[in-house]
Amino acid sequence: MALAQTNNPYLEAMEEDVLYHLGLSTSTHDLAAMFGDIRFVCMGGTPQRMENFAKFIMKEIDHVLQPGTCLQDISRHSHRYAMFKVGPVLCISHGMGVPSMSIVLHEVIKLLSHAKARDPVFFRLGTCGGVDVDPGNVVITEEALDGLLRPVFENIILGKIVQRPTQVDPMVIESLMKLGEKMKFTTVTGRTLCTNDFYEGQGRVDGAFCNYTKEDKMEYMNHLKQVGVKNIEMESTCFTAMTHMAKCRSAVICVVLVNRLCGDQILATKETMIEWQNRPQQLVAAYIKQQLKIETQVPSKSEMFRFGGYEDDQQTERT
Ligand SMILES: O=P(O)(O)O[C@@H]1C[C@H](O)[C@@H](CO)O1
Ligand SMILES: O=c1cc[nH]c(=O)[nH]1
Repeated sequence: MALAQTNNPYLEAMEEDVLYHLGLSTSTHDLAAMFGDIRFVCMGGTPQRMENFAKFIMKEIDHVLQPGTCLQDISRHSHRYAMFKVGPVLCISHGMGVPSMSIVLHEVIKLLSHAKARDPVFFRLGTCGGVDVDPGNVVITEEALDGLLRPVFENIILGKIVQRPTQVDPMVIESLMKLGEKMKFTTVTGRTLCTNDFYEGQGRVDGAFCNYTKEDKMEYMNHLKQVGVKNIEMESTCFTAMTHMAKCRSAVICVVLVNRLCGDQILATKETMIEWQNRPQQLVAAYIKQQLKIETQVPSKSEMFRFGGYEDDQQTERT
């Protein structure tokens, strides 16, 4: 099983690594003891959403906190991101947009690498605008595209443009889609447009500035639809490219707040919005439970046979 991979020769020589925005450091915290058992990293825009998810997953996986302890924001001293740990699940807020996502991912990937966490799977539990997809539906990203509809995360490094390919894990997506069939809401897959802005960047006509017409916007939305874009959000290119660089599996699951073919404003009530935001959480919780069950199950002989484990049995079956 693989560890989260960093790729930086300078890290090795550093006496201390301060994970500034997480409020942790290799010299003040025993990262292996604290995070060595992490298997699932769940990220979403707001601290509140991730705290709710931490409470939800605690119930779902029957995790019992150590006596005398309570669920705590591990990164509270940084005042930047919120991070909660529930057994093998790390729940972290990432803020809005690629720069905020990129910072926290650098530190989370280093954290998991320092901790020697085994084969962690990353999920983004987000919200988005739908492209001909109605509010309340959930979109699982098949391919994350930047504003020029390229499957890359572009960054400027030392004054040069550097592109990294975006990549989600097809197996994780397939499992999530299967689990989605059992849910009370609709889940679809498709391409995701990742923009650098919520208003003009997403072709809204309700921002402070707008130098295009409603017709221009609709033409663009229809073009997105034609090329298979199902939703628009603001972090998926960075998330899928950086997790791929770390050789970790990842998936992006977002609930639609507004169908962009019908409007721009988000009009749902707070209660409805909270109910919708729980939907990606339900899918990912079902995935985590399924994985943990598979790992703790002692395989039956027939299962071992299916996976080619019992050579002798195979012979016996054949004769
Ligand atoms: O995870 P969240 O709900 O923050 O994702 C989307 C993309 C932006 O961060 C934000 C814009 O409202 O919502
Ligand atoms: O339209 C939307 C809704 C949520 N998040 C976005 O980035 N866009």
